[in-house]
Amino acid sequence: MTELTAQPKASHFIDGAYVDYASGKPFVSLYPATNQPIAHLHAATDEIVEKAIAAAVRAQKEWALVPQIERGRILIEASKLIRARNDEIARIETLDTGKAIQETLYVDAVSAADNLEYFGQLVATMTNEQIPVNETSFAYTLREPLGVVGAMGAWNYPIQVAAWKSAPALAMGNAIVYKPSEMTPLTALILAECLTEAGLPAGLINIIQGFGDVGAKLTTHPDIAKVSLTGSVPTGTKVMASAAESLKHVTLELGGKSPLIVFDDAHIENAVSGAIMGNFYSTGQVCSNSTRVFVQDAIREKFTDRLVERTKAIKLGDPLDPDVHLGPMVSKAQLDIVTGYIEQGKAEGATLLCGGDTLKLQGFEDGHFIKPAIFDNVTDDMTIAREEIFGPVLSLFSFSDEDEVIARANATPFGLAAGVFTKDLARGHRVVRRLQAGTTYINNFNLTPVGVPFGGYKMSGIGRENAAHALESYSQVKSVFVELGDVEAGY
Ligand SMILES: NC(=O)c1ccc[n+]([C@@H]2O[C@H](COP(=O)([O-])OP(=O)(O)OC[C@H]3O[C@@H](n4cnc5c(N)ncnc54)[C@H](O)[C@@H]3O)[C@@H](O)[C@H]2O)c1
Repeated sequence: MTELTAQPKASHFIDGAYVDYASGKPFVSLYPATNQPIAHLHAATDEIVEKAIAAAVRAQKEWALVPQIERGRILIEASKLIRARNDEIARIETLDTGKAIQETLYVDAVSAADNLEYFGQLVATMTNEQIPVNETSFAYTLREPLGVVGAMGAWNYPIQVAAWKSAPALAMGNAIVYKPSEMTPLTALILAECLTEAGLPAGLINIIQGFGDVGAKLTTHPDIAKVSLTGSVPTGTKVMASAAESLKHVTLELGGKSPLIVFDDAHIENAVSGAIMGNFYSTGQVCSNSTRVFVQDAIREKFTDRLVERTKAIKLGDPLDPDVHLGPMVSKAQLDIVTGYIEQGKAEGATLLCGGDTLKLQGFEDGHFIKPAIFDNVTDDMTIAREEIFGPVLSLFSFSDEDEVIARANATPFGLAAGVFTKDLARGHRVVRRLQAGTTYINNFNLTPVGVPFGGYKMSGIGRENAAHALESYSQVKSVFVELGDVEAGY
């Protein structure tokens, strides 16, 4: 196989330009299909972190005064540049994450571009409130930026996560210092490149590389006003605790263990599609995945047979082959976590219906491939039913009545997403209202259009990304009271 590379011009993007400092800890980005390095980078030193934050502080002051429509125009321009580079970004995203090119060509850069376009348009239309108080006085509100945002991303959707944070933050007049996951450091740099080429003044988007310790510096720095994390619950608790020391604003997009409830009147083929897309897309590395699939007794056998049949037909292999559905897991470490859970599922008495075995594919012997797994006879107390696995492992549960399944679906500390398949729409609406999750679906699963708020209940997160909610979360409201009459004083 020819050597694949995706080496960026330098590790970091600070103050409008690529920079590298060889003194930072070196690390590599590995192509998960071959375990070969595709890029060599350096983690940010303290000096780099300080430079990035200083550039952001300086640039943000002027940016906050730029009219909304002009800020929006730059984001919209950047969205066009990202779309023009879609295929290049898709290839790098596939090399960095191992996700199949048939996904990255249509989702990752597209979602980033949609986000920039949407917030570019939305911010131009944003108005404030005017509140009558009495005959001679009124108040109005100003929605102002917070300042500099420090953000850290997960490895499963690198450019998407970077854009979902940068676009609303920049639209509202903030600057951002973003640290991608050390596993997938590459495409956030392209986002910064496109924004800069679109006319974003230097210093407003800064990308710094590194591990958790670099992210931790952003959570304590006195010049950072807000911290936004997409990552796991354990990291989220650390980030929030650290940010609390200086009462920074926080947005946390964390993990899940989402339920999908399939009632016996459901369109079975659609429900199977929902379960497959909600478990195996991106090789199961999706935060909102419906890893607990509850199927009502009467259709249990029919649903399970079809689910297994279609899952066995999923094609694993070379992620750059457009016919391949699933690539490898992102890393050996993540593969080991997933195989560990599969062994635990078997040991605790669940029945493995298919998959779960790792694969040594010809030409990709060192890749982290695993066949999508389906467990049956899973009980609510098993480890695989309770903990986030973050891999292609689906657990099947049976249920008989609505109240019972809602209680079981809610019996988790997570609350990211939940879904219901039923032809009875009254039931669909009734059930989702009782499900404790931030994003719910009736007769579909795992769609995240930019106009719909996305985020978690309970331990799955705080705050919302996408939609107008994101603009609110990157801003603060100032009330201005105006008196037109005389001021009375009683003494
Ligand atoms: N809710 C969502 O929108 C969403 C989306 C994608 C992934 N996720 C979650 O992300 C997790 C997988 O991603 P991951 O393994 O990269 O998560 P992770 O928590 O290990 O890391 C996330 C980011 O936080 C950084 N980090 C680690 N320790 C830190 C610290 N102490 N302070 C500041 N930053 C720190 C990491 O370097 C990385 O950039 C899963 O739990 C998944 O559910 C959530």
